[in-house]
Amino acid sequence: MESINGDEMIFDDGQEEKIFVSVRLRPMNAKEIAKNDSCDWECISNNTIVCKNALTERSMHSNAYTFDRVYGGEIGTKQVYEEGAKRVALAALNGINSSIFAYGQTSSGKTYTMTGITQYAISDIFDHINKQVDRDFVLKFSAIEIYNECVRDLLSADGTPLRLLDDPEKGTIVDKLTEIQLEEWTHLMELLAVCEAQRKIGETSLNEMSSRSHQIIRLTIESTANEFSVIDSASTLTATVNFVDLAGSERASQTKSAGKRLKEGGHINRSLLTLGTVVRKLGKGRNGHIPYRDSKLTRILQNSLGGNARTAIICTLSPAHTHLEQSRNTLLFAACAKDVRTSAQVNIVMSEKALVKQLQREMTRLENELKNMSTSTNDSEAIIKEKEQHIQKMEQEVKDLTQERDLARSRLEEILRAAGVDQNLLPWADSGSWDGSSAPGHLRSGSWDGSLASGHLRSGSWDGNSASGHLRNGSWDEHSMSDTSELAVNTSDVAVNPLLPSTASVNTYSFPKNHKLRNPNEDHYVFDNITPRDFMNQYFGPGPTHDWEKASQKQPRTRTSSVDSFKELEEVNEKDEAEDNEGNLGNSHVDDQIPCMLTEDVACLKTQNLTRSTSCSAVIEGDPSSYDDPASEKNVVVESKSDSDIKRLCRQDSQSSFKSVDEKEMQQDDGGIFDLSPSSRTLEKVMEYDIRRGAYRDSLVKNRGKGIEGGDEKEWGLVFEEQRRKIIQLWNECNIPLLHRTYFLLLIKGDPSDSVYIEVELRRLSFLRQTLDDVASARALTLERAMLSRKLLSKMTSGERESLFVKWGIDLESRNRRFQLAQLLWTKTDDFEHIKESADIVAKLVGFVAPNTTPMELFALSVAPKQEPQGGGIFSSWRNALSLLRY
Ligand SMILES: Nc1ncnc2c1ncn2[C@@H]1O[C@H](COP(=O)(O)OP(=O)(O)OP(=O)(O)O)[C@@H](O)[C@H]1O
Repeated sequence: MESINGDEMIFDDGQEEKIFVSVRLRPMNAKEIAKNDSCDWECISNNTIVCKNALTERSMHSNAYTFDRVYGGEIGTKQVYEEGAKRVALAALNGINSSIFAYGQTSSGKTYTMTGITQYAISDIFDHINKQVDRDFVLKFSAIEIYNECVRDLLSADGTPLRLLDDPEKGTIVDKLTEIQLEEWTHLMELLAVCEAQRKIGETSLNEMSSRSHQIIRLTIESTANEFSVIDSASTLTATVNFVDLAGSERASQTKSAGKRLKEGGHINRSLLTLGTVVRKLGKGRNGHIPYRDSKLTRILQNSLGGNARTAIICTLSPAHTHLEQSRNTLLFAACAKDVRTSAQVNIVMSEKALVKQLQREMTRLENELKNMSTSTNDSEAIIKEKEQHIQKMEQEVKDLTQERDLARSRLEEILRAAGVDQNLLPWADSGSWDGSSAPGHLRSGSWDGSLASGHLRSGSWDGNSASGHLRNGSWDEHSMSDTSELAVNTSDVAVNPLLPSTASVNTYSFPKNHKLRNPNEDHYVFDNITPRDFMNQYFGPGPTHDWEKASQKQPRTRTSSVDSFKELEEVNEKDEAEDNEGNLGNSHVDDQIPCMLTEDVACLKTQNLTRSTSCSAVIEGDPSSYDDPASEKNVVVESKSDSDIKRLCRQDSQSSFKSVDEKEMQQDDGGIFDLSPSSRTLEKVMEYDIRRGAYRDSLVKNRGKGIEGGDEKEWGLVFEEQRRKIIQLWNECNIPLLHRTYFLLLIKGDPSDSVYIEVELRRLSFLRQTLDDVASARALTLERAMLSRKLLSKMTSGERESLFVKWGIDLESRNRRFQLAQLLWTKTDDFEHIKESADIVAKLVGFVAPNTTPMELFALSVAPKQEPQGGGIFSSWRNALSLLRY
């Protein structure tokens, strides 16, 4: 048989997911809009949906869920079909049974979705059949409805419940079910109309709503190779594809009611829970017992669920706040279907526990009622009879509830077992009873404990106050990423056991590339009086002066000619990067120690055809004869050292622990005047000493008449003094490494011919200072915005956001409206007040993305690029940070 190929390749590689889970959010309906209901959900990517209103209950619930696909209200059924169901539906053409389910609460759009999906799928099947020349096809159509565990034929006017029979070959079959051979498209439409009408009649006759029944439309595809086939002409393939519109899931948890409603709720519960269990077990590829027989729905679908069958589950959601709880339950079902072992799974446990608790409460209530209903001798016979009947009914209900509770327990046990939890420690394991007093609890040392939804894994147990854990420094840290449940839970990526310390955090957050894991206590940085510069260094590595320090680790080398030095300088500047990359700390010229040399500075130096003072080269060459002062040899300690000493010195310098032998020598030499610690005072002392010892004066004398601008010694002396002070100040402000300062001081003695070096140093330092200021203030500002954002995030209503969309003219159809809005907010504001204002809004957007963002994440969201203090840069960085968070 010709396989469907290309885009339509279906499940023949064995690698395909057997269960595809997607979520479809419908738009707000007129009723919800009229009631001014808020829109709680939004699809923030093609596979993640977030609850925007999770603040109040954040410790109990995740607010971001990731599935195979999610679809916002603006996405049409065609796309839902193409991406979320087509492959599954068309698998039947290749002889693979398949089922497509719509799951969700009433009015969430199950029927709307399944009607479209059924038609698109059958249309594609027709198309495919028409193209196939080497096979003959027969399509058979049937439709049933399951209400209160009774099966009804939707193609028959007879409403008698149908029996299920076990056929040794075919498995479970529905006895006497009408099966009609499908001829063509209009025939299909007629049959679908009949089903719809029958379901409506059903509604009236049963006085029930369609949402309380399951509908299965089944298409059986039989194909046989014909005379044109090149392969075995006798081969026949038979497969079914089921389009299942499930009962409204809201019934699954509404078991508080009594009587008929309770029974109905019980049936829906059982069938949906069983379906969930079956799908989950199948998804895990379990070989053990799969409880198909626990409900008629799974029994009928058994052949289309197990084995090699394909399943697509489309969970439909109403975005309205009124339905928040139901929507969460729907998503938990979806997560359960994908066997998510993350915070969402913890929520499933919570949900199961809550259900067990609820059922138990209901049972207790009924039992108490039963006790009170005991007949008394004063009762008349009629009353006694009535009471007995009532008691009998209630006993049955208790029985049903017990069954329900046990089912929920077994599901819960199974989840916990899968997570490796000791079953004996479960509350009901030893006592046989369940008081439910700590339903939403923590698993600590293998038992449930505490009062919150879920916790952190610490030493193999759940602990802490948050929804999911974060691996930090190899251990799980309580409090640190306390709200990581707010981050997306990726059902496909994070299929790990949360109870085992994994090698990676279960959340999808990642730090910037150069970020190093730090002591957890450092997380409180935002509250410390930390300077922007410390902050930058701590979180984003060294600033622009970094290269200076790096260069300081290079070994200085003796220069031979001043002119050569500038040639070398250019060459080395070019080579620098390559050398750095290779970690090459080999010899380089002393001037190489000055990184960040501006091109214009170099050009300036070149054009002036400069020569350096002899004192400079003398010092570098360590020529003691260039000093009148006999102490000079000792004073100029750096050049008097061997290469290895200098290297060591440099390293010590770069580590800011400059306590070398030189220090001792200098201290001894000059009564403690010299202190080569990297403090500015020390350097000033060095400089003062330099001047004091006469180098400056000598050079003035030596260069008498050759000073700058006509050789005015006095003027040059003042200028030099002023520039020297300025340079020292800038060194301090820019944190220039000590080694550079030392070399500079050793080289520049105040000779008027040094003026150009001083000039260059000043210009470079001023530029550096300016850059640092810009970057620091941009970051500080961004941080401030982010902090503002955090404070204000909860205040923005969806209405406010909507009005902004309108105000900024953001395309109503766009799926990235939030990003567009954020971009406009960041880029359109150019003064601080405006930025502050917009920060309020951006805050809400940030919060909207991840309401419980931790300070670290928040900073990641607001991080400014190192070289782009402009708004656009900040925004792009913000967006990058978002993408780091996978939003
Ligand atoms: N994605 C959508 N886009 C536009 N309208 C939708 C969408 N989904 C549902 N609707 C509308 O919402 C209403 C309820 O949808 P539907 O009947 O499919 O819900 P349901 O989940 O099947 O409800 P029930 O369980 O009660 O049968 C319908 O009027 C339908 O047209």
